[in-house]
Amino acid sequence: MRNVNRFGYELFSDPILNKGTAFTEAERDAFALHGLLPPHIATLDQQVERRMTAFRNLQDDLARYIFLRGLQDINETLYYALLTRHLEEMLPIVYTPTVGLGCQRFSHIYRRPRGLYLSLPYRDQIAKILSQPRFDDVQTIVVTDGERILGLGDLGAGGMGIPIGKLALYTAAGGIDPSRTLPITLDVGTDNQALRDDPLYIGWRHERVRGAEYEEFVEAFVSAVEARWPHVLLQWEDFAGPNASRFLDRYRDRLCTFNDDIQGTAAVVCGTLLSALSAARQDLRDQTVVMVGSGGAGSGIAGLLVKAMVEAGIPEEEARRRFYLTGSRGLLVEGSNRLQPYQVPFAQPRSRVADWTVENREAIGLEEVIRHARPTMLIGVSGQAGLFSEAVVREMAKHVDRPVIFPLSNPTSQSEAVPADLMAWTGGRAVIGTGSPFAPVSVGGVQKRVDQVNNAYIFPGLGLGIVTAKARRVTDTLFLTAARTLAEMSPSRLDPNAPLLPPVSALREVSAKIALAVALQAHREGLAPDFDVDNAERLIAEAIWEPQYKTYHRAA
Ligand SMILES: NC(=O)C1=CN([C@@H]2O[C@H](COP(=O)(O)OP(=O)(O)OC[C@H]3O[C@@H](n4cnc5c(N)ncnc54)[C@H](OP(=O)(O)O)[C@@H]3O)[C@@H](O)[C@H]2O)C=CC1
Ligand SMILES: CC(=O)C(=O)O
Ligand SMILES: [Mg+2]
Repeated sequence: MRNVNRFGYELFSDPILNKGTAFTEAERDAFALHGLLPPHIATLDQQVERRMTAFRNLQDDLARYIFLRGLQDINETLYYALLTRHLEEMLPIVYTPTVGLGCQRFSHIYRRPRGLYLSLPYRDQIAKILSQPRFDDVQTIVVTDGERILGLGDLGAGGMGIPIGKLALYTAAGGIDPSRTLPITLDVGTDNQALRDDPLYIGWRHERVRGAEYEEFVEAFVSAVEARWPHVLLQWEDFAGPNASRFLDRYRDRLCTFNDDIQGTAAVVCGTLLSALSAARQDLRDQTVVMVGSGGAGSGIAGLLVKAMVEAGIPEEEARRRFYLTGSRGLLVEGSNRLQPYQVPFAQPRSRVADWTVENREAIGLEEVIRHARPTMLIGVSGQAGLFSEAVVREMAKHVDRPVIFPLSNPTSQSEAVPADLMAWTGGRAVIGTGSPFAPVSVGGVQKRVDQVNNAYIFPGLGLGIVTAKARRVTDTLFLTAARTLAEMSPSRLDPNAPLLPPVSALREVSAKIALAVALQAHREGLAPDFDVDNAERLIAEAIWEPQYKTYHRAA
C-alpha cells in the first residue's frame, strides 16, 4: 500500500509510480485516470508479455537498448519485472556489450533526463542540484567522469550510460530499491574530438579538465554528497586508472565508498580463480599470474590475489613476485619513470628480468614474459582486442596442463581473445573466463558455457549487504568475503567439469548470498555495529525490492 497525491498525467509521468494499463478500477477512480487509459485492466504478467514480444521483434541490439531505456523512464516496475524474469537475455543489452554502444551513441539516442549531470561550469551549484527533494532517500550512487568507459576510452557525458546500467543491475540482480539509486556523471569535458565536433553532443563542449581544477571539482562533489547523504554508498565507475586509484585512496576512509573496477573486479576474479583451483585440486600458493593491463582493474586484481595468497600462508613479498604485470610498454620493471604509485609494488626487479629482452628492443613483450615467467594464469584487462595471440597462448599452453586464461576486457569488441580460438590453440585445455558474454564453445564435441567473469557477480550483492547492514566503510576484507562466497556457489564444486560461476540467470540468488555474508562480515569488523546478526537472513530478504505493483490510496 502506498499513499499517492498525483493525478492523471502527473501520475503517468513518474516512472516509479506509473503502472500504465495496470492501474486498477479503484485507482482509476481515485486518481482521475478513466478515459486516459483504455478500459482493459492488465496484469503485470500481461504487460511483461506484451513488452517481451515487442522487444524480441526489434531488429538489433541498439534498438533493444533504446527500447529498454525508454521503458525504464516510463515504468520502472515493469522494466524490472522484464529484467528479473529474463536476466540472461536482458543483461547483454542493459549491460556489456550493448551498453558500450549505448554510451557511444548516447547523445543521439538521448530522450529523457535520468540521474544528474554535474558539469564543471556549474560547480558552484552542486549542493543546490543535489538538494532536489526527489533525491531525499538516495541510498546508492554510481558516479563516472566518462574517461574510461569499458575499453572504449573517453566518451565524455555519454558515459552516463554506465552508472545507469550498473544501477539497473543493483536493482535487477541485487534487489536495491530503484527509487533510492542515483546515477551521476561528472562532466569535466572530453578529449574525444569527434564528440566535441558533434553538434548533437549533450555534454560540456570543452577539453577534459585535469590537474588542480579537476581535483577541486571532485572534492566539491564528494563533500556535497557527504553533507547531503552522510550514509550513502558511493561507487566509482570507469574513471581512468590513476584517477580511480587516487580517489579510492583519498576517500575510502572518509565515507562508505569503493571503486568497482579496482575492487569489484578483483573480487570476481579472485572468486572464480578459487573455484578453478579447487576444481583442479590445485593450490593458490603454487600459481604464477601474468596480468595484461596494469591500470585500475589489473592492479586491483593483483592486490586482492596477493592478499588471498598471504592469508594462505605465503609471505607478502614472495606472493608479489608471482605477479607479472604488463602495460602498453611491456612488462612493468622497477625504476621505470612511467610507473604509477599503485604499480610500483608489482614492478619486477631489473636483475630478475635482465635477459628477457629481445635484441634491439627495450620493452619486454608479452610473449617473452610468458616464455620466461611460465604463468599458470593469464588475465587480460587492457581494453585491447586480440592481445592474446596464437603465439602467446600456444607458448603458455606448453608449460601448463590447464592454462587459466581470462580475457576480461569489455565490451566484446575489446576482448583480448575469443573463447573458440583459446580452445583451439590449447587443444581444449584452457579454463576460460571472459568479461562480456560469449556463446558456448565446443570442447570435444560438447558445448561448454563460457563463464562471464564480470564484477556484476559482486557489486549488486555487496551493495545490498552494505546498505542493509548500514556499514560505514567498504574494506578489502568485504571483497574477499564476497569472493569466497561466490566460490562457494560454484557449480564446479559438485562437478569439476561444470562451469566455475553460477549462470547469469542465478544472479539474484548469488547476490542475496553475498549480501548476507558481507553484512555479517561488516558487523564482525565493527563497521556495522547496529546490524542485528540474529535476524540477518530475514533482514536481507526483507530489504530486497521486488518488481510488483503496490496498491495506491489517495493521500489525505
Ligand atoms: N570483466 C570485468 O568485470 C571488468 C573488466 N574491465 C575491463 O578492463 C579494461 C581495463 O580497465 P581498467 O584497468 O579500469 O583501465 P585502465 O585505463 O585503468 O588500465 C588499462 C591498462 O591497460 C594497459 N594497456 C593498454 N594497452 C596495452 C597493451 N597493448 N598491452 C598491455 N597493456 C596495455 C594500460 O597501460 P598504459 O598505462 O601503459 O597505457 C593500462 O595499464 C577495460 O576494457 C574494462 O572493460 C574492467 C573492470 C571490470
Ligand atoms: C565491467 C566493468 O566494470 C568494466 O568493464 O568497466
Ligand atoms: Mg567499470
